[in-house]
This record gives sequence, C-alpha cells and structure tokens, in this order.
Amino acid sequence: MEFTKMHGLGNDFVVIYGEKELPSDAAELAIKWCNRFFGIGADGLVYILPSEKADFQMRIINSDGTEAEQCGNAIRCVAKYVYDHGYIDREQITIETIGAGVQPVGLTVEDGKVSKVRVDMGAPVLDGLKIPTTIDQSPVVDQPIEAGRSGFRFTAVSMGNPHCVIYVEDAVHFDLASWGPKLEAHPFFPKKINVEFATVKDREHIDMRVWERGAGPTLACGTGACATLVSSVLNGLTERSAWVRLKGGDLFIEWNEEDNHVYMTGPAAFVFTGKIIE
Ligand SMILES: N[C@H](CCC[C@H](N)C(=O)O)C(=O)O
Repeated sequence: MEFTKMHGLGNDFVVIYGEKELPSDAAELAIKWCNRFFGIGADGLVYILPSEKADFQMRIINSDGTEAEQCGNAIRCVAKYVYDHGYIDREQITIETIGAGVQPVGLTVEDGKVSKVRVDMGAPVLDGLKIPTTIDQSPVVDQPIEAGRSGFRFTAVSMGNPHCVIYVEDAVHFDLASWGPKLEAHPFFPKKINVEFATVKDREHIDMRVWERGAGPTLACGTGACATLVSSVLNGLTERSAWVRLKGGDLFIEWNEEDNHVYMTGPAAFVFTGKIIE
C-alpha cells in the first residue's frame, strides 16, 4: 500500500489515494500508522476518495482513531495532492467533507505545482446545542468554564468540527498539556472538542496554540484558526480578516460578511512517499 506524507504548517498526515471508500478498519490503521515510534508518524490519516457531489471527497481520522468531520490543514494537502499528481487540471476545484459538504477550493499554481490554497470553509455554526455543547445559547460567547481548580472563559464555534476558544495572556508559552486534555473532555462538550488558546496582538494578528481533539498538541489547526477568527470577531477583538499565527506558521482567515462563509488561505507540502509493508 502506497502512502504520501504531507503537512499543512507542520500539522502532518498520512495521505492515501486510490481507495473507492473508507476502509472498515480505518480507525485501527490510523492508530497504527500515526504512531510516531512504531508507525509512520502523523497527526492524522487522510483518505482521498471519489465523490458524487464534488471532484473528490476527503475523510480524516485522528491519530487516536476517531473520525473528524473536517480538517482545514488536510483539505489544503488534498488539493495540492490531486493537482500536483495530475488528477485534476483546474485551479478551481471542489472537495466534499462530512462537516462542511461541498467546499470550493482555489489553487495558486507556480511552476506547475500548488504553492497556496484558499478554501471556502463554509459558515460557522454558533448555536450552542449544534456545535455541540450542552449550553442552549446562540452564540456561546465569553462563557465561564472550570477545569481542575482553574476557571476560564470560552467562546464555542463549529466549523463542521467543534472548537472552544479561550483568550490567555501569552498563548505562545501557554501550558497546553495541563489544560488541553481537561477541556477537550469537559462535560460541556458531548463530542469532546478542539481547544484553542489565543492572544490577540492587534486587530489583524492573533497568536494561537491548539490542543486538538483526538490528536493532542499539533503545530497548526486550520479549522481552529477559523474558529479563533470567528470568536475574535464575536468578542469584538479583531477585524473580520486577520492572520492567525500558529507554532507551525501563519494562516490568513476571513469571515465574509456577505455570504457568512469563512475563507482560509495557506500552504501545503509533500514530505515523502512510501510503501506500507504489512
Ligand atoms: N482533531 C480535529 C480534526 C483535525 C483538525 C485540524 N487538524 C485542522 O487542520 O482543522 C477534530 O477532531 O475535530
């Protein structure tokens, strides 16, 4: 079985192209292949599948074996994969995901290879019960939450997958490991949640670090960057477009007022291809 290792700002994936549908043992394969010591090593396992509604369908399994509805960094990798391999020759394509349906994707091509990808990530879901949270409010903004003996205030946003955004003094040096797991599995969140810790630097720049549901600390999270921008607008902290600066690099995020869609622009990269022996 051939695979390709790719990443979006250091959020890395094992990418499989050629299957007709999601294998029934995808969860077990994700746990095995994402393991950074006994396997290939990655934050997630990504399948590029045929679609009846779009050019391709993307399915994403976290390294703990749980399937996610959406993945911003992975969708940019999928777009680069299919164009650079010649499976599509258009610079405007569509990719279907569980969490956001058919998503328009714009490719920037330089010397015949994709250098940048702009993805329509769809409209954010702000209704508390649909995110989902147990909080029957819409939107869920600046709400108190306890973790251990500490209290935080959070804003919840779904980009097809759920996110909890918390503003802190210094996101870059924040102790993710102490608080990420407790908040990921907090009783407020029936499907668990991705947790973003953010520091707004100015109205167009946000530092963010992420503890991902099903994957732990990653170098970047595309949907998390989108959720952080939406949260920052809801809290009156930034303009409707801003740079979200992650450990692995920067994403440009826009929340368009006319169509209410969030647009994410950033890179994607190949690392190596390989063959899985057993
Ligand atoms: N761990 C996430 C999926 C990956 C999202 C992230 N890697 C991105 O780039 O959006 C979840 O369970 O919702």
